Amino acid sequence: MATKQLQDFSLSNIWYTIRSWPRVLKLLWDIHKGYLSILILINILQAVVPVLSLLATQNLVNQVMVAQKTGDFSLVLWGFGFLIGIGLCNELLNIIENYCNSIFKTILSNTLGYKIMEKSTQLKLADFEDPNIQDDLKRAQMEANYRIFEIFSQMIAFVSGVVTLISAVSVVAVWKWWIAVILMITPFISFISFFRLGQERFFVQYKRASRFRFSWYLFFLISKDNGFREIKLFGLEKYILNKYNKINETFLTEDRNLAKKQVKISLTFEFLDHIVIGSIILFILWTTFIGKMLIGNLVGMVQAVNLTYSTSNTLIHNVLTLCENNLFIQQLFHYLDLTTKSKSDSLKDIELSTIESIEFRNVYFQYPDMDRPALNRISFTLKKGETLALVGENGSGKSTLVKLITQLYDDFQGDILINGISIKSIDVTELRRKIGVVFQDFVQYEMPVRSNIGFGDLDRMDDDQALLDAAQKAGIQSVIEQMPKRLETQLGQWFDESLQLSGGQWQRLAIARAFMRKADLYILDEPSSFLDPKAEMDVFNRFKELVTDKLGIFISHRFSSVRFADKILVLDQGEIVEQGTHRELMALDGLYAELYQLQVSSYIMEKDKQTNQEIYM
Ligand SMILES: Nc1ncnc2c1ncn2[C@@H]1O[C@H](COP(=O)(O)OP(=O)(O)OP(=O)(O)O)[C@@H](O)[C@H]1O
Repeated sequence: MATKQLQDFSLSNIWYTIRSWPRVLKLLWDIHKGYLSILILINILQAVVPVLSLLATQNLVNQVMVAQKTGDFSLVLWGFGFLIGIGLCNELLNIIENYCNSIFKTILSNTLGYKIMEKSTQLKLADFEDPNIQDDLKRAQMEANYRIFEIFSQMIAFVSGVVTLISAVSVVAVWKWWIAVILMITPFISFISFFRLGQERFFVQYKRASRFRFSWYLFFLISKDNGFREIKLFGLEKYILNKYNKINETFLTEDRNLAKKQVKISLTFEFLDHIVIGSIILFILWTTFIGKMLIGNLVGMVQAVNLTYSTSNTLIHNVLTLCENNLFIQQLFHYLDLTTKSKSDSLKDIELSTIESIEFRNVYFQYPDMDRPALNRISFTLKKGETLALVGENGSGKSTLVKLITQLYDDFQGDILINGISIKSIDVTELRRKIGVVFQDFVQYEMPVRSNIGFGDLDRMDDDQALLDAAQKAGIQSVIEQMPKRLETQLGQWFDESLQLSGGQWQRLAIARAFMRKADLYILDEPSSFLDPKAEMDVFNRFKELVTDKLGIFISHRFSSVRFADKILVLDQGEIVEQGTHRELMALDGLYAELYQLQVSSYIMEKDKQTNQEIYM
């Protein structure tokens, strides 16, 4: 059902909101059968306590009156003991319930958090970059944990409420059945109004997701070190804080409007309810006054009337809140149910032993929100033992090509063949296991050195020698050896005893992470962006060494490295405009030669007039 339609009050809407109850129960049952069963049992037992104590009080008052006449106090003592016993049992049940509640709540929140995270890891990159899916994720995160616990508590309260209501109503119905009926139906009068309010509350929250994400983003900007630095330098503090404030003010205005509506509805119906209850109690007092009811029964009946009324009132509100919460919980289920497998995933069963060759055949790829292809008519072949360099201006499609090889996007046209087999029929996990990649925007894990390198090959994360070898290949070993706790040194700035690295050192760690993998294909996307020229040459030489009997792809804007590649692809607006070796491309005197000359000339000041030598700046 479209979310918009839910704003109308109709039976189908009520049905829509309650149809997830079985799923909620199943979820809770799967999370922990034991605690769920204990909590249900305790609540059923607690449900009969109010009526038991009501009857015990009524009995005690009547026994006191009899004892005054007979002079026998023992019956009063028995009645008193019974009343105290009920109270004690109730307290005991409360203590056990609190204990189980707190544990179950934590288990629930942990499990749901895990499920949401797990689902996020199953999403494809294209889904993950979709703002609508990001909103769905935010909605699931925002509400799921506490709403599902609320639903659970309300379901339990509902069951125990029904038991209490039946027992309390029986006491009243035995005396006057029509009073019992009035008591039960009075709270229903407010049902529709509260139901609508609940739906409105849901929609207000629903529409908040993207604003909420943005306010979270602003918060993130000022709490992350590089964001913080820029904000300080550009003097953006006030601007960011104002924006943050403005978003929060919209939340406040919406909440205030909802709260006002709630007050209006509550005032109207509370007034009506009190007139009804007041009249019934007056009738009981009158009946006692004219001698048709014992004093003990008067006390019991007034309690029973109040109990019936308050329980049916609570039940109605329980149902209403359940309906409202179920709207929220649908968002969680919606997120968990997102389809993440592409049509061809089920066919992806071919496992690779090694990567021998990669071939692009007329590949075309376009991002959903782009009006031109990011890659168009891309064809080339790369074999074991070869290195391929991708060059081209910003936005020409180099990183996108890497994302297709690594299958971060799989909805391209044309074909990509690995060892002559279409990539669409190859198991993605297996394929990725054979690729070591450093992305342009690599991650700086705020974790120890061990994790930063070991994430390249989780199975060998405890193998110090392997970690240090990878570090050595990336030229970061000597830095690690000087760190206070070597591989165990916590990196970054977020946590205690962290050591911050320079941009180039972080990049070398990312390279070590890729080298840690026993891969057949190594990809470096702009490995030199943070590296000084010496470091860049160093990394590039090690890379060449590493890929002698493997496949290597690197993207670079620095022609000093590019020139040594076996094959160079020159991309322009998503198309290969030139390809060949450095020598061939220079001879072609096209875009490559132009870009090369442009870079070289920026290092050359002029020719020395006497020696006719180029002077480099
Ligand atoms: N996730 C994305 N969603 C939509 N468009 C994208 C996305 N990533 C890249 N693009 C677009 O695709 C085109 C190619 O981008 P790509 O990152 O592949 O270029 P590049 O050659 O690696 O650039 P650079 O040298 O700046 O790293 C660009 O026009 C860019 O705007």
